[in-house]
Amino acid sequence: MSVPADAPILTSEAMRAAEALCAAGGTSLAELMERAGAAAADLAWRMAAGAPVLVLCGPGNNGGDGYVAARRLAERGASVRVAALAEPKTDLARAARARWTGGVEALTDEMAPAPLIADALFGVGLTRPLGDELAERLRRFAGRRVLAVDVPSGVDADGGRDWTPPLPADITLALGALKPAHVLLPAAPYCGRTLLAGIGIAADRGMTTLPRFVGEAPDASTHKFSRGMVLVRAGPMPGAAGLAAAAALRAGAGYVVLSGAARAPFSAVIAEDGEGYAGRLDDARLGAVVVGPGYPAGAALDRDVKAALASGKPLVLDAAAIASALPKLGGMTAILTPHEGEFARAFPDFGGSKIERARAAAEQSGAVVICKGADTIVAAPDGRVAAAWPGCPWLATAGTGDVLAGACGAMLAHGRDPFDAAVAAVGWHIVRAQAIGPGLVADDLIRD
Ligand SMILES: NC(=O)C1=CN([C@@H]2O[C@H](COP(=O)(O)OP(=O)(O)OC[C@H]3O[C@@H](n4cnc5c(N)ncnc54)[C@H](O)[C@@H]3O)[C@@H](O)[C@H]2O)[C@@H](O)CC1
Ligand SMILES: Nc1ncnc2c1ncn2[C@@H]1O[C@H](COP(=O)(O)OP(=O)(O)O)[C@@H](O)[C@H]1O
Ligand SMILES: [K+]
Repeated sequence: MSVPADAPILTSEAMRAAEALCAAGGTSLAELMERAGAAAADLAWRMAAGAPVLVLCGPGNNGGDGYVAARRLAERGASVRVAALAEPKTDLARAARARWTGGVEALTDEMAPAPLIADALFGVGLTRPLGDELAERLRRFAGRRVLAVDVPSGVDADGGRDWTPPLPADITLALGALKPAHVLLPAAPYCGRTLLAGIGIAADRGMTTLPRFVGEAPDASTHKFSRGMVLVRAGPMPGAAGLAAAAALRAGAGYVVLSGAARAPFSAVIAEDGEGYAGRLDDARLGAVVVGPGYPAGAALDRDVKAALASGKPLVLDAAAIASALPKLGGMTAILTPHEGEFARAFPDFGGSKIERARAAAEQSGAVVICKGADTIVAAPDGRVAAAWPGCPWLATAGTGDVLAGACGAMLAHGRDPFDAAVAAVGWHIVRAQAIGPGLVADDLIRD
């Protein structure tokens, strides 16, 4: 499973707007469909490697793409059949159907499959889940190679509803831009490997997949404090704060203090008792404060969070520190790192897709929010979004969130814009996890 790095993501509404802009700029919708179908044909040609292809066409423009793809494949000499669910219902799809000169079979239980199935039944226009009968019919194709045109038919392209498609794709060819479904659970795993066909649409880049992580190397002008100083406040479980502190160093901070812990995982982390916390917060060189790892809700946490807020320093708030700080966050530079449970506690009122919920939380809190999980979303108060699917599933183990919080501290202390800092931290976390792979434990992420 994969998606292209730093690729645009558009909702179906934004997609239609981009399409309309294209049309206003002189590129007709028919031309866009021709490009989409040609891109699908090209990919199907390579996937089929000479074997027969069966194109399944729906009634809308997704089906239109399918008819174009079938024509293009036939022109290249491929063995291609078309099966339709219904007659085309849009002018564009009707025109594409008219130019397909081969036969059109009915999509029935009896029809013969082919080694490659091109699924052009439904795209971003699906308004309700597929019926049971059609779903059952499509399940019969499981085990064949499947190319999904735009999205696997049956998903909610905007990712707000948890419909799962009956026919998982090996490769999904996203048209114009990725859609939320390509990067959100439960649909994303059904897309297989997602590729992007640009088709000439000028997609807004406010929402993208995660860019490739590139670390910044220090140079001759660098010194430890210019790389960023991070203060991690430990609570009753100092091991978690220790992971965060060590991760801050590994992610590039030049100087890391672990306040309130007797021991640190590295000698290079300055571990000290909690008494000096207020003084450390006053240090003009301090670039970021991390509070939350290993620190359950309660009066002590509230007191430490309050002091961190009063310092005016950029903050990374994890776990129970998120809900503790939320009412007083206004105007602060902060990154919040909730997993699903913490998110639901801190922001109980938001609905919609994970992207919509993350955006709403960022807007309401004024902070950058990293909604963790396999489909991690980073959202900024100004609406920017980065989607980290598929991340690295080996991260599903205790303590890795503490490491992420520390990495956020390092990126923030470096003076980056908090959204860019959060995106860099998520990228760093995934790259390190991928380098370790099977058997990963959180401690491995901070070791050499
Ligand atoms: N947006 C763009 O820039 C482009 C879009 N194109 C294609 O157009 C697609 C969107 O086309 P449409 O908006 O026509 O929508 P779709 O082709 O995705 O499907 C809409 C059709 O399905 C019917 N329908 C919806 N839910 C149904 C259900 N559960 N069971 C049975 N029928 C159902 C609707 O009544 C309608 O006829 C994209 O996914 C893409 O494949 C391409 O042609 C090229 C450019
Ligand atoms: N299945 C998964 N695939 C990819 N990443 C995952 C998966 N499950 C969890 N993660 C990542 O692992 C980390 C876990 O964080 P968290 O739940 O806070 O753990 P902890 O509190 O034990 O440190 C997060 O960065 C999350 O995005
Ligand atoms: K489709």
